[in-house]
Amino acid sequence: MNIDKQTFRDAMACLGAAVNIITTDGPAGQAGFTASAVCSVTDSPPTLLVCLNRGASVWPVFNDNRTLCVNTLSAGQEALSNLFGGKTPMADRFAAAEWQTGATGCPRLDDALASFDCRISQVVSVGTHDILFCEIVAITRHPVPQGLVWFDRGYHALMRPAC
Ligand SMILES: NC(=O)c1ccc[n+]([C@@H]2O[C@H](COP(=O)([O-])OP(=O)(O)OC[C@H]3O[C@@H](n4cnc5c(N)ncnc54)[C@H](O)[C@@H]3O)[C@@H](O)[C@H]2O)c1
Ligand SMILES: Cc1cc2c(cc1C)N(C[C@H](O)[C@H](O)[C@H](O)COP(=O)(O)O)c1[nH]c(=O)[nH]c(=O)c1N2
Repeated sequence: MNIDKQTFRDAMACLGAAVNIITTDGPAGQAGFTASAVCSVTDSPPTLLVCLNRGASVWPVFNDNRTLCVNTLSAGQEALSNLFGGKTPMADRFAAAEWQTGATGCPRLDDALASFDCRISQVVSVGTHDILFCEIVAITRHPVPQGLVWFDRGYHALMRPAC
């Protein structure tokens, strides 16, 4: 069965996923983009993965710096997600929020639901994307009451019952 791109994307739109802003800073400069293709890999050593399109303007910066911070967004941060997911100049993306410097030197979003400071430990290229395997060196969390999910090509707020 030959699956065309549109059929693949229409089906993938059924998989809800957290919305994250992935940032980096280092010798190649500062950059950030929005990613839903983020996944836990193993807890020993604590590792997650991020899929990055090699055609993205930010790709060379992440490829050179080899560090990144995964900032998981909460409800109310949809505009920031759109800014980092569009063709906005990099300085304008970062000017729209408050940041701290994380353990790896990457920008950490002040009020993210969770932030994972990482070193890229391995890169595997599959088709158009690089899978960045990221070893986590520091985690920061905030007790924000509502999470954010990308599902069916739109944002959805999720209530955290514990808050
Ligand atoms: N993994 C990704 O690269 C990825 C994921 C989500 C969204 N996006 C981009 O965000 C924009 C809006 O996406 P949308 O969800 O509204 O509609 P869409 O029809 O472009 O995508 C639907 C779903 O297909 C998958 N997808 C889309 N483009 C992909 C790609 N190039 N490689 C692998 N998977 C891909 C994602 O799961 C996405 O949620 C598009 O430009 C899309 O390319 C990219
Ligand atoms: C909700 C949502 C989710 C994703 C994206 C977009 C949006 C809106 N984009 C696309 C990515 O953010 C976009 O290409 C950036 O604008 C990259 O910008 P530059 O090409 O570097 O300017 C994206 N790109 C990618 O390589 N991996 C991903 O997982 C995602 N996920």
